[in-house]
Amino acid sequence: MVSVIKQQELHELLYQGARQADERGQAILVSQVRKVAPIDPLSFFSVGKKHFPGERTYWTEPTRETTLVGIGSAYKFSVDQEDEHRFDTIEKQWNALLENSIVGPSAISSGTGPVIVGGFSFDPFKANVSHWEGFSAASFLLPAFLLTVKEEGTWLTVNHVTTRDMDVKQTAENMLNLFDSLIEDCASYNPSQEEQTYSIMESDTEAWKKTVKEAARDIRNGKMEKIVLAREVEVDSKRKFNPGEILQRLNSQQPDSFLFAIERENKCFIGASPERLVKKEEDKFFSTCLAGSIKRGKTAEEDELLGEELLNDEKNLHEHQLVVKMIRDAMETGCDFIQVPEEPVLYKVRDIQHLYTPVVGKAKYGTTLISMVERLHPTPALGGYPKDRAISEIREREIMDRGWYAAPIGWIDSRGDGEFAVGIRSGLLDGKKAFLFAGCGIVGDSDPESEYQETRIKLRPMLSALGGKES
Ligand SMILES: C=C(O[C@H]1C=CC=C(C(=O)O)[C@@H]1O)C(=O)O
Repeated sequence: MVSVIKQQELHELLYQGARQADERGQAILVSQVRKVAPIDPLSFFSVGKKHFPGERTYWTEPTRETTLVGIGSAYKFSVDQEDEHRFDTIEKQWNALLENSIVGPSAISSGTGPVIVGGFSFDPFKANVSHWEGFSAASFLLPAFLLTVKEEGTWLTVNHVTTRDMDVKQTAENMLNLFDSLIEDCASYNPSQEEQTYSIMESDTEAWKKTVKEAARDIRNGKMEKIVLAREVEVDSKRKFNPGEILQRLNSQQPDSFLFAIERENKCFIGASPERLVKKEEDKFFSTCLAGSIKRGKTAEEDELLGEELLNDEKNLHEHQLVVKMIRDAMETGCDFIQVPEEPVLYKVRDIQHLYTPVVGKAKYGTTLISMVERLHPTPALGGYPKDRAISEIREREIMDRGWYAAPIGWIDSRGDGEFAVGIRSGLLDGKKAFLFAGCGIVGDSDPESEYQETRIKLRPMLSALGGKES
């Protein structure tokens, strides 16, 4: 098979990389990009398991205009828990690598060439429980092979960090062989959907409702204005969960959501989130306020009535307005001007509808995507209001460790463009176990039972994507 990556060109780039590594006395990133014939991103993710188990990433947004699939890892960036400068640390590490990089021709489209994909934990100061091991305060991979699928075309990038004494010829050959094998496997890949049977353990539901009741009382007493409280359910299955199969289902069942899958060794954080944290495209920032929820109707009429009810419900509007206020303030600190509609509209996904207000801003010179992620995380749709108070209250009140749930998950390219969603409607797969998460915004007049029912609706997307049925 003739490789779509030109052997001569890759060889030349690696050779330059090794020479510069020798001159500068440090490793040099080499990145080669090619526009190629269409490749199915879900198949690419699935076949990547053979050569790179535990090092795959998948990311796409609701319009499916940009899909990124990372296979293998050319470089790892990570920050330990309790690092209060984790956003800055990642940004510095990434810029340092880019300063020592050689990018071949054709890396002209955003999301191609050197791109890192990964995320942050919700709270770096919460004690980690064992099932989140491997998902640190911040962790990003520069994939060895990156597939970028956009409306305008499909690109493949190969990345390698060269050192002075590497065997250039052998490395180029190995990379191209792996690459050809991925493409060949993709062409013959048949997605399977094996039957799954599982049991769900919903422990401490009464304790969770009690926490909601106490939080609502404290809010009425002026301790804070809003807090998002989440809970975790454990799902045990007869056979190992397969991230590739689950992504296939999420892709067909949740067409209006971001989809993500981030593997760390034998675990995978996966989900279908309806909520963007922030996107940067050239000098524009885009964020969304998504908070306030009601179920979908069984008929079109009922659905419309429920939507009307939500648009006029004072408790939900208050919950939503706190999010708008905070996002507006945070965006203003990094933008020359911003646009925020006066009133929310509805955002409907398969199982639930939300109040939605998009926010657009023109970036001030020098405001980076990661600095905007830091300003926004967590918005009151995931944390509460005021922000710092809510984070410390969540740390104390929630029995679970959120890990990467409700935290920023996304990508950044070498131009500084990229996008982060918040990791909700998500779960952590760990062999035959899955831990699923759902939370609700609590205000003074929140009712514990209705909030509990809302978490059940928010668990549905992941439960149905796990496939099969409850035993
Ligand atoms: C925290 C979650 O949802 C947030 C996003 C949209 C609506 C929400 C709400 O109405 O409470 C939550 O703020 C979750 O799904 O786990």
